[in-house]
Amino acid sequence: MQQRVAVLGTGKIGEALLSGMIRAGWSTDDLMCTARRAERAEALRARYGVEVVSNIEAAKAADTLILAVKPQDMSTLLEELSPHLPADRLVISAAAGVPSAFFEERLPAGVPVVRVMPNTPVLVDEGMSVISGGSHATEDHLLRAEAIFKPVGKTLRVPESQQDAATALSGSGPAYFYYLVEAMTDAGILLGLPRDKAHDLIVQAAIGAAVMLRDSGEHPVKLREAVTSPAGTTISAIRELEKHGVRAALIAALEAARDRSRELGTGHS
Ligand SMILES: NC(=O)C1=CN([C@@H]2O[C@H](COP(=O)(O)OP(=O)(O)OC[C@H]3O[C@@H](n4cnc5c(N)ncnc54)[C@H](OP(=O)(O)O)[C@@H]3O)[C@@H](O)[C@H]2O)C=CC1
Ligand SMILES: O=C(O)[C@@H]1CCC=N1
Repeated sequence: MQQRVAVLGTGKIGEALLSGMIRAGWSTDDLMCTARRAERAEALRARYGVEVVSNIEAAKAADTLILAVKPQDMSTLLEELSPHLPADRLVISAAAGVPSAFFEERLPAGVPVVRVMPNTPVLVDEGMSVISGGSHATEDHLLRAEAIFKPVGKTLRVPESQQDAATALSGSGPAYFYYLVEAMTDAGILLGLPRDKAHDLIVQAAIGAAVMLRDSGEHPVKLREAVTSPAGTTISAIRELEKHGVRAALIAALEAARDRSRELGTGHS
């Protein structure tokens, strides 16, 4: 049976998922979404040709609900949904930090919950979606979640205890690479290149490096060594990265993201 899927809270990640499902061949008759502002609802209707309904209508009509509001808005959404949610619905949460138990405590008894941490490259079918089942989620529920997320990238199942770490690495991960590209483009300007050329050079270096990382099977140290000629340019740059503590900064940054995910899960705003 084809499931009907509703995206509740169609912001950046909700819209990315909705567009991915449409690209993957889901019929717009089997998809719906919700928005809390009329102009946003109109924009989504016009862009995707899907029904934009209320959260309560979505709870009644869809087999699977993807909750993609901010962690801080989740409690209000669950209060609205809970009285109207039949117990056979599958609830998928994309919210950072919020444990499946949080949903189970607020939804009708036995509702299966699957926690998924996607990332924005789902927009180009290169996403990573990290999946964990809550206490009522069966293999069938996990497969139903994977049927949604696999067409827009890779999926990985992890124990729920690893979700905060996965959020730090994978959910937030693309932002770190954009940040590096931004910083290295600035470096190109300092070195006298026009901005557009600096941007193109560093983006192509990123794409080439990413494809080699994915396809060569080599350890990143090996790949870096192959670029680093004796007494050459690369080692001069690496020495500066080490001197400025970039490795330690990255470790501390991801630890901070993991801690913030935990914090969001304990109801901090
Ligand atoms: N952005 C990312 O890369 C990722 C985000 N996530 C998770 O996804 C969730 C959303 O993040 P993101 O997309 O960045 O945030 P956005 O703010 O872009 O999206 C949230 C959307 O939910 C809407 N909303 C809030 N409350 C309701 C409600 N009661 N009913 C209907 N719609 C509602 C908001 O409406 P309005 O426009 O009016 O504010 C907004 O459009 C978060 O929980 C985040 O942790 C997970 C992985 C990656
Ligand atoms: O920054 C955030 O909180 C969300 C979760 C992962 C990526 N973006």
